[in-house]
Amino acid sequence: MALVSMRELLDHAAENGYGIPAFNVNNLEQVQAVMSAADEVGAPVILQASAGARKYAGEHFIKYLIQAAAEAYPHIPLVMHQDHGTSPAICQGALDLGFGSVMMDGSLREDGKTPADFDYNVDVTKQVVAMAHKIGATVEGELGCLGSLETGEAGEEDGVGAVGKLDHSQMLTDPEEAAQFVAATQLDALAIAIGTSHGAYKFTRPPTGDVLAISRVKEINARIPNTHLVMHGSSSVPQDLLDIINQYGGAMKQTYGVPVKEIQEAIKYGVRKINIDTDIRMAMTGALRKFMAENPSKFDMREWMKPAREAAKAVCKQRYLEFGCEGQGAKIKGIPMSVMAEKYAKGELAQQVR
Ligand SMILES: O=C(CO)COP(=O)(O)O
Ligand SMILES: O=C[C@H](O)COP(=O)(O)O
Ligand SMILES: [Zn+2]
Ligand SMILES: [Zn+2]
Repeated sequence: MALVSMRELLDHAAENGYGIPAFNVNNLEQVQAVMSAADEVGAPVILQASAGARKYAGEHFIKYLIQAAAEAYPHIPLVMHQDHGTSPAICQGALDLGFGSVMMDGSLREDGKTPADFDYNVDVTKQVVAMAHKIGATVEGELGCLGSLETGEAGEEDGVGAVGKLDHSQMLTDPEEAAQFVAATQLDALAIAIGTSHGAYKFTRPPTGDVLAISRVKEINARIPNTHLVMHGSSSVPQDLLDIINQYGGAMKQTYGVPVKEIQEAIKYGVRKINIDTDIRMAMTGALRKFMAENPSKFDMREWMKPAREAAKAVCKQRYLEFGCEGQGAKIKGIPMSVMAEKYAKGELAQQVR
């Protein structure tokens, strides 16, 4: 199957009550890990590339790595998604490159650091919806800033996110604003702020409802029932991965991520796309540290990349199963982008707001 529309995948997930992990990829081994995990369980795939990934690998490498995945696994419905676009121009660049889905993160200004106001966010997101829907591509937007409800810190650990202190109202998406935002922009998927943050250091203790507001998901979903919700910063930061890293010379502090059971609860209330990057980074780092420690004389990169790729694959496979993706890939038709464009033009994919 060629690259498919993210809207088609998320619509299918909504109709059938499951969620799809969206994995960040930067290199060959990560792309292979995700695809081989999906293949083993029959899952549909969302591969996403951040600006950091495009910078690290180069945009042509990212594009062709993902297209290679589509050719190598022609039976798997695959979405090529741009993560955290900071301007309409960047989103247009991704669409021109062949991405079938883009995120316009207008919760922040173009610097990717300064919280933006509602009107700015509506304006840039609307521009991206116009350019994307015209060619049948999907748009994800974001309302509210990711950050820690424990500390008020906006956490810019990996270069994507607001900087400094935020107040609670900025870090929790308001259901009424979400309804207005969706009505005004007519985007396909909305990333919401509920206390998650990017990177490994999300919570200092296993999160409870005061710092991870899953209840917000229900309130938002009640207002915009057919808009697909997206959870960013949704790595679970498994303790066993942390232990392997530290056992083999790493020095990561104790930390907690988003428990899978909380994500499963959120999936019941409209969360369809779950962004995961950190868990793959940790899995690969731990496997690599272990291999290097146990094999100090080895120097063939294929030998040390293999266990890292296997460890990444294991995490991906586990999330596909936990989020209910097993066997769903084969049920996706693969609607051509031109047909999606017609559907948008006819208003068939319009959002309902209550
Ligand atoms: O949200 C993410 C990418 O957009 C990744 O989140 P994590 O850092 O929790 O993996
Ligand atoms: O959105 C955040 C992702 O984890 C991407 O991180 P990155 O900017 O380091 O590639
Ligand atoms: Zn954001
Ligand atoms: Zn993110």
